[in-house]
Amino acid sequence: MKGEEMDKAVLSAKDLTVGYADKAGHRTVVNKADVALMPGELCCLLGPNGAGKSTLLRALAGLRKPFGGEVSLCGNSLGALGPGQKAKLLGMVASRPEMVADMYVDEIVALGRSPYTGWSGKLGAKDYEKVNEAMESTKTSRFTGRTFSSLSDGEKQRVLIARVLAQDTDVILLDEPTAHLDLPGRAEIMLLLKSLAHSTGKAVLMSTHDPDMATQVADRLWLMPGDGAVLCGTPEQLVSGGDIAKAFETDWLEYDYGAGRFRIREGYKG
Ligand SMILES: Nc1ncnc2c1ncn2[C@@H]1O[C@H](COP(=O)(O)OP(=O)(O)OP(=O)(O)O)[C@@H](O)[C@H]1O
Repeated sequence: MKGEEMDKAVLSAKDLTVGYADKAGHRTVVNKADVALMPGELCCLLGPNGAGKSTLLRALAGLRKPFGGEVSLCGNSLGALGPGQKAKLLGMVASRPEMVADMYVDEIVALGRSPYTGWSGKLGAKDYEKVNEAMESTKTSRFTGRTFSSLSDGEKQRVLIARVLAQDTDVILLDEPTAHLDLPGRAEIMLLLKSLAHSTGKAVLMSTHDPDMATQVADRLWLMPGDGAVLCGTPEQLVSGGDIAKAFETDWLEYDYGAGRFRIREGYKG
């Protein structure tokens, strides 16, 4: 990515190296990655199991200290921002949300305002406005008065997206928001995120295990093939360059360039 494009990025990393050091040794999962997330785009983070998607998202959110490199958030070095400042710039929807099962939907969305409400947690007029806006745009107002645990998986994802929208940050990261959803549900959530990114100018980065859907819906892709690299480009670039195929093809699965999706290899018997 060129320097001027990097300047426009709301979230970027240079030479980012992230991994784990424990009793099993020192393992690098993300190796010297250069990435940039632009305002108003939906970017999908793809890669096989264990490639390092969650690790990268956590490092970009400041939840995992990198071995090396720099993360920049809205022009600030991520490490220099306090938790309160960071929470006004970046919101994250984790893959396993903390226990909110017994809370009411509107209470959960209101939690998104906590960076602004101080210790009392009391919402002011502007907070109510943001909560209402977030619930309108995610079509979750109809769940007011229902508990989180009473919702379907797709409805739960909408509520978590509403909460992060209420947080009103320039950058939104989501770790597998379409896990557990059926095909129409996956498409619905991804199209919702794309339309929110386009209409609000927020930058949205989500990880997914669905390359077929990601190549159709995302504005840009970050692909982790599993060797520590992060390849960035438009879906067209990463498909036509063969990177998507290489990352996911197996003895039994191949990329069908005509259909633009993966399929079982002809004649594969197992
Ligand atoms: N807390 C941890 N301590 C040690 N190693 C970890 C930890 N979390 C993840 N790893 C390892 O880091 C590598 C990348 O894991 P990560 O969860 O980031 O991959 P992923 O692409 O999100 O995987 P998946 O698609 O299966 O969710 C894996 O080899 C995993 O075993």
